[in-house]
Amino acid sequence: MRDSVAGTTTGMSISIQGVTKIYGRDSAHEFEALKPISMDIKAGEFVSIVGPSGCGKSTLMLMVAGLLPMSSGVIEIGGRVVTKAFTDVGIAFQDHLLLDFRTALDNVLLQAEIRHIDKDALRSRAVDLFRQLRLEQAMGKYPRQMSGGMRQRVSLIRTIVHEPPVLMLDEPFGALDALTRLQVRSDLESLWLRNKSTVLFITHSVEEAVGLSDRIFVMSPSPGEIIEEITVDLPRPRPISLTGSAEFGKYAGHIYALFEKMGVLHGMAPAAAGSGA
Ligand SMILES: Nc1ncnc2c1ncn2[C@@H]1O[C@H](COP(=O)(O)OP(=O)(O)OP(=O)(O)O)[C@@H](O)[C@H]1O
Repeated sequence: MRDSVAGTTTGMSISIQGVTKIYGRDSAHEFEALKPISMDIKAGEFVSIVGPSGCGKSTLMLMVAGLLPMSSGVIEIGGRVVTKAFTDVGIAFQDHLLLDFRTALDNVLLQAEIRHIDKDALRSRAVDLFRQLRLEQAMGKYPRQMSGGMRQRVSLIRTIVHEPPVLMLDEPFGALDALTRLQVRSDLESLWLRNKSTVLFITHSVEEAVGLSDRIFVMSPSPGEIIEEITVDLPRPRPISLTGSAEFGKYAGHIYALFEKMGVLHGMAPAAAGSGA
């Protein structure tokens, strides 16, 4: 299939053409958040968007999900123009948003109630996913009885349990400690490899982008625009230990260099760098 990545996929292609966002248009507080953005994401592709805070990453994702009107441009998912909220999607944000009064399993099964999916079929998929992430012991627990990392991993299961063709993940690991973040990154890759949905992943973390993506779009500071598209040609699965390899480091180093060039990261002045004081 021309517009899908190699292998079996349940995903849909996403086409973003000349999409811009101006908040408060024609008001005294008009603010240009996004310059024209264009990208074609293949069905089953894992794509990350990295960029500095405030460059418009969440704005772009909300427009792709049909949750925020764009100022100009066209977005298509699976060849259909997005004109309203796109429901065939799993969305996850930094906040896990689990319901306090439901157990982990019941939080996941919420998808059956909202989407009118057969509950037994969903339950068996959910239990399978809890097992895959070695979280069986959390199924009967309430969110207050779980660690932050467990809650976020349960939230990830809820995001994907109904096997949506498109996943949109906005900094889903942002609130986690460094070690748990690594675990959830690895979980996400193994879950994605099961059915290869199309993933739009927003992150500040260069290592997460390189560790997970087929392609990375690097954005400029606000108003955001795409300054580089990088194809990550690393084998899968990508164990966390790969992060220390020279190959991985080349990709990460290149993105950090772009951030330095844009003034997002400031290096040490040559004199100070050499002083050793
Ligand atoms: N409803 C709004 N009205 C006006 N400006 C907004 C609105 N929502 C976002 N913005 C502004 O648009 C810009 C882009 O915001 P957005 O949240 O998309 O950035 P981001 O790249 O996701 O940031 P972060 O990485 O910090 O989450 C920011 O300057 C933000 O203040």
